[in-house]
Amino acid sequence: MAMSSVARPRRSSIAGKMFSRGSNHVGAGHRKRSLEFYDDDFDGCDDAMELAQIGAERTKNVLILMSDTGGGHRASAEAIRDAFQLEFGDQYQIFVKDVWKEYTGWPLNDMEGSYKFMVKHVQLWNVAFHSTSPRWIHSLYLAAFAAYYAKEVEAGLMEYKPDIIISVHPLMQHIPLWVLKWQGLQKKVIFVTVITDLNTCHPTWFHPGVNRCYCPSQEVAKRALVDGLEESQVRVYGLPIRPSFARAVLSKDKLREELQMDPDLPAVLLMGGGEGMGPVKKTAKALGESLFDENIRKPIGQLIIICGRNKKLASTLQSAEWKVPVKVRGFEKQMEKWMGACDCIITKAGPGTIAEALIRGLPIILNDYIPGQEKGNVPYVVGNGAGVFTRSPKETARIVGDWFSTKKDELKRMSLNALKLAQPEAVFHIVKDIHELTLQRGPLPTNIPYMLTSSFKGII
Ligand SMILES: CCCCCCCC/C=C\CCCCCCCC(=O)OC[C@H](CO[C@@H]1O[C@H](CO)[C@H](O)[C@H](O)[C@H]1O)OC(=O)CCCCCCC/C=C\CCCCCCCC
Ligand SMILES: O=c1ccn([C@@H]2O[C@H](COP(=O)(O)OP(=O)(O)O)[C@@H](O)[C@H]2O)c(=O)[nH]1
Repeated sequence: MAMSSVARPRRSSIAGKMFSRGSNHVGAGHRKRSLEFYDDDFDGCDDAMELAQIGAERTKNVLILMSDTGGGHRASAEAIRDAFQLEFGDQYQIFVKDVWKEYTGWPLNDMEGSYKFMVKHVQLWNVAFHSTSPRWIHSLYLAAFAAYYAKEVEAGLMEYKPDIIISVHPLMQHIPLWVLKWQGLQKKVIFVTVITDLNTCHPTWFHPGVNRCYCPSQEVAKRALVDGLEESQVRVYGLPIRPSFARAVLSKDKLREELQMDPDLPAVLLMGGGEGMGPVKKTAKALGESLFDENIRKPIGQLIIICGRNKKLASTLQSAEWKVPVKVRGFEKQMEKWMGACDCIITKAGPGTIAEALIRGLPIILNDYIPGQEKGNVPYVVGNGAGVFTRSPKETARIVGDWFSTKKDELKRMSLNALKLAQPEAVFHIVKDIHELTLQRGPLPTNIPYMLTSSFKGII
């Protein structure tokens, strides 16, 4: 049977001394737990850091680093988790975590809040995004945070003892890679990045120290190479989408029945990412008019509005009066069903929603984008003939009205183009490639020798 390996943390580390502070930080509780855990685990053992693999392969721990800045990072993280489970069952144990939120302090522990604030004041985000693009600028910021929160991040990593770390967030390469380096674990722990932006992504995604960088498109792969990654590190499979999208089988008719939609009227899905952002309210009102044919006094289409976590938007729209069939929903867990039941979609240029809509063959009207990382998604969709871009709610409503009446051919053509761009198997290719990487590494040690900061090698 597999034997436990032995290793002893060196308590009075240089980093420990350098960064020891009061315990009033977020995550102090976790940290304490982690340390106690390691105390038990390693008590009475000497310097032995080399580990033996005896007996059967043990379950490997996979830590997926994400943050709820938008809905896309979590969706991709969960897609990867589900694909690991479907492909490899118990061989991997997956943890989807925002380690920053759980273990560190301000500002890393509230990236959601800071991000929400900045995208509300969109010019602020624009400046933050572009001014931090040069490598020396973001490296400086991130190095400072890495140094300040080294022990906390270490504790976060220790709790899950990852054999593999997968980052699906632009700000989660540098700090964990530095911490691994300080721990001398760079060669033992596999670290991969899965980029969740389709085109104009921030350069913090690209770190030359990763084992793999999974790019969702050739455009992103080109940027990765320009930013110093080697071809051997880069793979292009597509953006990871929940397996339920790739595997969904129900017909549109059945879905409409299940979702209590009109069985015959063409349907448009209106949304704004996980947070219900963009001009959803005005667009809904305009659609309420354009989908009603005044001549025959009948609706020519139906409208599904998914508001995500934007409760205020949901309650405003729920209390409105409509001339056409409308369903207003909050955060939906089965997006594949709603997309499968509709004929086209209106959304801000979120990469997750776009990739999902392509799989369902939905022509896309992009009605907004966040400057920086979402800007390039517009030419990606429009240039490939899978949709159109307009910020005007009236124009959006007119286009949908045409698609449902006089321009059905255009809708069909765009739907076929969308399907050509779709990459439903991307998530499976990604997890299989990570599995291959672990096989190439050979048998994993029975336990990765995580320890308290034992050596503080080559700081930054
Ligand atoms: C002359 C220098 C002036 C510098 C002034 C700016 C100071 C720094 C302020 C803020 C940091 C801004 C970070 C920019 C890098 C962002 C990289 C990126 O692409 O982030 C995107 C994610 C959100 O994910 C996206 O969500 C979308 C949906 O909404 C969509 O799905 C998309 O596909 C996703 O990629 O953004 C973030 O996670 C932002 C987190 C904000 C962190 C705020 C930190 C708190 C503020 C102050 C501390 C500043 C130090 C930060 C160091 C970062 C260095 C790059
Ligand atoms: O009610 C909702 C609204 C959105 N989403 C998912 O949230 C993600 C949104 O990601 P995207 O990149 O489009 O935008 P973001 O929310 O990150 O801005 C997509 O996977 C959506 O399917 C969801 O599951 N339920």
